[in-house]
Amino acid sequence: MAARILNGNEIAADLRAEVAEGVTSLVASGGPQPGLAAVLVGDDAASAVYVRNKGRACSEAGMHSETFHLPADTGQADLMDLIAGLNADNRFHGILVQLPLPDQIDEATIIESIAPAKDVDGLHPISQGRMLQGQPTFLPCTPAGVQQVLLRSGYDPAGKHVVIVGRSNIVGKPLAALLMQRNPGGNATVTVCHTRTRDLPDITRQADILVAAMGVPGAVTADMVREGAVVIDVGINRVGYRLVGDVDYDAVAAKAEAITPVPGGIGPMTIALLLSNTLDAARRTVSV
Ligand SMILES: Nc1nc2c(c(=O)[nH]1)N[C@@H](CN(C=O)c1ccc(C(=O)N[C@@H](CCC(=O)O)C(=O)O)cc1)CN2
Repeated sequence: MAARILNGNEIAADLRAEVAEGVTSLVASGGPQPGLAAVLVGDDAASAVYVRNKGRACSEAGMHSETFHLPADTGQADLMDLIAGLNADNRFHGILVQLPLPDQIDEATIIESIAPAKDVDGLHPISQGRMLQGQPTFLPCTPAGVQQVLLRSGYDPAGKHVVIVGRSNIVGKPLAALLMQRNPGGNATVTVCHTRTRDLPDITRQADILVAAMGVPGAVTADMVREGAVVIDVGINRVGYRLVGDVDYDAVAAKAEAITPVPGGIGPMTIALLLSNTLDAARRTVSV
């Protein structure tokens, strides 16, 4: 039977509509208009598209946003000065620094320089530590997007074996923490695999929910997937003019119960969750 396609564009549109309603009621009750500062360093074409899409999504949700575009040879100190200014600027409830950054800049130091109260990307060590402990915080956008696609499609991870292939700081590691939490949307049994994992197909075939997040086009092949598994493809790879995921889509879709496509799967969720976090950041400035 053909797999059910989990349409990230539709789910993200629902979530963005909910965020827009939240913005309207926050402003109607005398709260601030949520504001997002997006920082883009350099001329990476894909990053420029993502930042532009984030700005557009903000204005569609009734939020204020500004993009701060710095040249590719910007030094670490100048970027940190900009972030210090944004940390202190009340118009912005959220700050995101688009990744990857040019080589001369240390990403970890930059992420740590963002005020945790404005860390709407959920990448600051304080946000990630709080998430690890199951405390309320900003959840990282792509992992939270994966969780929302599962929950909103009727696939509660509780009690399921989730196998994540990939251990990046932005997806694999935080997703594992999120799905194993003793919280609604968590309670999964999680296995994280990576390049040093032996007998990878033996492990991925044990997955009820298989998440591909290694950044290698078509790396998850049909022999790695159990009949009836739910397959989430986080990969976004450009191959020539095409955008492909980490999953060999057609062959895997023939075995899976459900699958996310690329494009139109997890990518749009990342932006929707960023808006949701920015709304939460603005709400927090009035509710404490
Ligand atoms: N600071 C951050 N940097 C990066 C993040 C992040 O969450 N925070 N994630 C990725 C890039 N990213 C958001 O920034 C992102 C990637 C892809 C999409 C998306 O909607 N993709 C579409 C296809 C778009 C296209 O045609 O290129 C899809 O999959 O359907 C949104 C956001 C790395 N950097």
